[in-house]
Amino acid sequence: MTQSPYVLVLFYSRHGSVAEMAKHIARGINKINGIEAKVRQVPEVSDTTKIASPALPDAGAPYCTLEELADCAGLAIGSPSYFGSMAAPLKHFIDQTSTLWLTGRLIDKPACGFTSASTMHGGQEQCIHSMMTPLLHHGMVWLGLPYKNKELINTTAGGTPYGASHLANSTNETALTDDEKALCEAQGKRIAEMAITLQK
Ligand SMILES: Cc1cc2nc3c(=O)[nH]c(=O)nc-3n(C[C@H](O)[C@H](O)[C@H](O)COP(=O)(O)O)c2cc1C
Repeated sequence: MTQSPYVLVLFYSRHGSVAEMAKHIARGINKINGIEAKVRQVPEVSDTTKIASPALPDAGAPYCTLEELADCAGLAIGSPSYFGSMAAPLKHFIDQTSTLWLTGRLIDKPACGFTSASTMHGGQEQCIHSMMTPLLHHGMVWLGLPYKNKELINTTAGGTPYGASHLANSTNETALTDDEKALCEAQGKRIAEMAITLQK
């Protein structure tokens, strides 16, 4: 059975903000005919290098398999900003993708990034860039978020031309502003449209 094309929305989230963003990105993807969102998360990594999580998460999206990444038509990848970079669990997952790199499975597929951070200038853009680097090694086509989305100009919280972001503040506020939601959805639509275009 051939499966219908999907954009993989892949993320790590400890406190729920990035998970909330993933829902809005998926909503944008699902508004485009002919493609759907598949939402997946990565497990925690352990201090003792043993597997830290059960095979199925207690809550939220299922854990992503390498096959699900290999077969996607596009990828939206999200992480909290940790010291201006992606969080270790997501990097750990990416570091297991050498076979996909060797076989060129992700070449010419579109990818984009999203993040949540507690401070306005604490490295949101830099975190998105950290997710871009390995995906360029994979030959993916990186997408930003154009300023035709007026929320980028008006936002007083998250939102960058490099990808959607959320300002969670020190209280780990998971509720997105209307501008942040709109930018997540716009990013979802854009990656879905580009996935369809690049599949042809
Ligand atoms: C280890 C660690 C490092 C962090 N580094 C930053 C940072 O550099 N800049 C920032 O603004 N927030 C930083 N934060 C805050 C998280 O990015 C923020 O709480 C984020 O919204 C969490 O996303 P989540 O709710 O999806 O887990 C850090 C948090 C942790 C635990």
